[in-house]
Amino acid sequence: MSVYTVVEENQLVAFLEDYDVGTLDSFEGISAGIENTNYFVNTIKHGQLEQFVLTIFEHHTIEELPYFLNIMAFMAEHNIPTAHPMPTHSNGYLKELCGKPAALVERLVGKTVDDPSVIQCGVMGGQLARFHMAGQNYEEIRANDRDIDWMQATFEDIKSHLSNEECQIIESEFEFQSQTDWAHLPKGVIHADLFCDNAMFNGDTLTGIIDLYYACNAPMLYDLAVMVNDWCRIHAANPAEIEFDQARVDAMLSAYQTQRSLTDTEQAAWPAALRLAALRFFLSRLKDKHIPREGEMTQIKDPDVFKRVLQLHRSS
Ligand SMILES: Nc1ncnc2c1ncn2[C@@H]1O[C@H](COP(=O)(O)OP(=O)(O)OP(=O)(O)O)[C@@H](O)[C@H]1O
Ligand SMILES: N[C@@H](CCO)C(=O)O
Repeated sequence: MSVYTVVEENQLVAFLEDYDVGTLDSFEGISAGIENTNYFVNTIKHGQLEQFVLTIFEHHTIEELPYFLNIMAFMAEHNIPTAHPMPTHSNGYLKELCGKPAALVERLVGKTVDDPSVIQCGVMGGQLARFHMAGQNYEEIRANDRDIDWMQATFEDIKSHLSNEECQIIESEFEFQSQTDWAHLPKGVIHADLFCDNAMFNGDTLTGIIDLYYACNAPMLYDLAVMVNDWCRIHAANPAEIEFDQARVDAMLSAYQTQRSLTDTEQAAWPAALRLAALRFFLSRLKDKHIPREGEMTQIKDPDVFKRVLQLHRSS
């Protein structure tokens, strides 16, 4: 259950008055998702049903949100499948609701996929390359707040909770990563969290990429590695049995390169990128497990999945 902030009908009616979306028809809390409160909101405009998603941001400050909402609008306007935020009459895409920042975005059709097909991996590879190319013209800059410095600080915070084996893998991976020259890889706007649960499909058509709230400027190769690590592994109940599906990896990489060729430097850094992407989510999941944020994280995601992914990449 992820409705942390309960919205009353009269509050929503007043909120919607600042949008050109017609009048409230119905609304319903969305149970999926962990970070934010989300509602499906239906309105009637000129006799037609219109459908939106209302997000109430539980952690972000009002100052940092325009960057993300502007990217969503920018990408949608550049024909990258994303949900366009709805403009208010008064102040860009952002408003306050129940004392917290909130935004109304288009509701996408389709649903997230649990076990993506080779075709869907190809679609994602191509669309991520298009996202990266479009982002080259996006002017706002945001640093990656989940970079190697964050990983090292997080490790210091949690290492007293970790096993010797976990500490040893992580320390040895930091040592390996310190030898990679990330500064010379091509950078741009990256999604940074494009897991299967952040893309909506209708059959084999990507209807939209969601949850752009880790987007930042960073090496584009890293974004591709984050995606391969989630979309191209065969999801096994026992993390120790996870393997990669080479057909999905090939489909994703070749579709990406149909749109944007990887440079020689990127190709050389690919194994390190896969490892860095695995390390980032291994650490964030370990942190959520050992130092859970109070009152939330109803679904802790298993860190062992990314321990296994990291081990697979370290041994290949
Ligand atoms: N624009 C949209 N159109 C249709 N459905 C959406 C849209 N945005 C979100 N959803 C639905 O709401 C669910 C929760 O959204 P989301 O994953 O963004 O939650 P969150 O709590 O903000 O983030 P996270 O799960 O990463 O913590 C999604 O799984 C999806 O089903
Ligand atoms: N996609 C992340 C959670 C949100 O950042 C994970 O699966 O660990």
